[in-house]
Amino acid sequence: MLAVHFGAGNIGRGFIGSLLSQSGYDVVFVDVNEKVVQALQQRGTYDVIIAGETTEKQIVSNVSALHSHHQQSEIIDHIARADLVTTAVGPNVLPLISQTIAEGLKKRLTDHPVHIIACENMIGGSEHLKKYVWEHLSEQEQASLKDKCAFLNCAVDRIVPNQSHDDPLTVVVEPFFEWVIETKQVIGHVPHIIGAHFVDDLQPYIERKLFTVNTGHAIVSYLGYRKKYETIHQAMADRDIFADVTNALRESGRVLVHQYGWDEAEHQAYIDKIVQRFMNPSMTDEVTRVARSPIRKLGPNDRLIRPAMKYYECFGEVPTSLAKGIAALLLFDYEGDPEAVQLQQTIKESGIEGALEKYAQLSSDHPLVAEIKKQMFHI
Ligand SMILES: NC(=O)C1=CN([C@@H]2O[C@H](COP(=O)(O)OP(=O)(O)OC[C@H]3O[C@@H](n4cnc5c(N)ncnc54)[C@H](O)[C@@H]3O)[C@@H](O)[C@H]2O)C=CC1
Ligand SMILES: O=P(O)(O)OC[C@H]1O[C@](O)(CO)[C@@H](O)[C@@H]1O
Repeated sequence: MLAVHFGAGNIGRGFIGSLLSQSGYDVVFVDVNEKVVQALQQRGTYDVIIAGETTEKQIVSNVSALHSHHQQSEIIDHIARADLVTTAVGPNVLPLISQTIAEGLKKRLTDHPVHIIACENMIGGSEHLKKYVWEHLSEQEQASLKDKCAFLNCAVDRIVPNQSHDDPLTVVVEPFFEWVIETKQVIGHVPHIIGAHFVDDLQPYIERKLFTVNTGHAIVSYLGYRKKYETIHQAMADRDIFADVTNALRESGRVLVHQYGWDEAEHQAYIDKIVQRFMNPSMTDEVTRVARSPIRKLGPNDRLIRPAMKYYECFGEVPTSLAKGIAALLLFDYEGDPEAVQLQQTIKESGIEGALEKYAQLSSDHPLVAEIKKQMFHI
């Protein structure tokens, strides 16, 4: 079995590549990072260190790599033969790899179906990728691929911080992982992936994950940045931040339980486990990594605005802790993050209302806006 995986970064090597290799695939990574590509080509193996109460080393083998820009024709040939194409490049990079995927699909020599799974932190990631790929195909090509290629939405959950080791391929990960894949679009059999959880309808799972893990993580990072903490672990040790995060997760949890009928006690246990994961003493995760790309994270369907809007829609009240998280995001002025710089520029030119209207599609008369502005004085 052959899998082509775009993005040999933290989640690519530390989660997806490792699971696919364990499942019996030959994994060909595609990346722009010369050093990582070369090391994978030379060695064909790397180490994943699982850091929990104890430390365990996993050796990932049967891997190789191609350079995303310099080895286009090889990538296309591999996609033409692949059983699986996966990505973990970040939502903003999906349009940039779509033409290569389209070229590979055009060359498929086999009737054997290929499943394509975008493993990004977003709702409908694979559907978005399909839209970009389809822009490079004629109607006829799209029709002929209908029975040969399926895009499966998924939710991926494993915390893999930025890190640097003497060995550029080694990656330290937390023990927990969850990869939930939607089966609706599957052609033939579901792909063989050990440890993946296949479900008919992904919506409850992706929302539960995005609006708990990612909502909570984002809020710790923005509040932590404000208080000059460097790591998530340090920020979680601050009693006020801990309280703000758990209150915000109670708010998003109330929406999730109301919308999807998750059992209340089970959902609370899910929250508690996530809070423990944020506090894992064996992981050093910088607040600026978790806070990265604040404009994307301020999107109407992303981890802060969507649960806050839903809360207001469902219960007719403004969620104050989620509003505080959004307020903290708006104060994120880290100069090393291009989106933070752009966001601060927009706020300077158009005010808080202007930025919320532009990036969150939140109109200035929405009661959430007044609460966000009020919360900015409490941070
Ligand atoms: N790190 C984590 O804990 C988790 C990350 N994710 C998601 O996974 C995705 C990737 O995140 P990370 O692995 O953390 O980021 P990362 O920055 O470590 O990895 C992204 C990789 O994509 C590569 N890349 C950039 N442009 C490319 C191109 N044109 N062609 C091929 N490769 C390209 C980069 O060189 C990098 O190696 C994001 O959508 C993130 O939200 C999801 C769950 C957990
Ligand atoms: O990867 P993103 O969407 O920028 O956000 C960072 C978040 O993603 C994760 O890397 C994994 O879910 C978390 O650590 C964090 O909540």
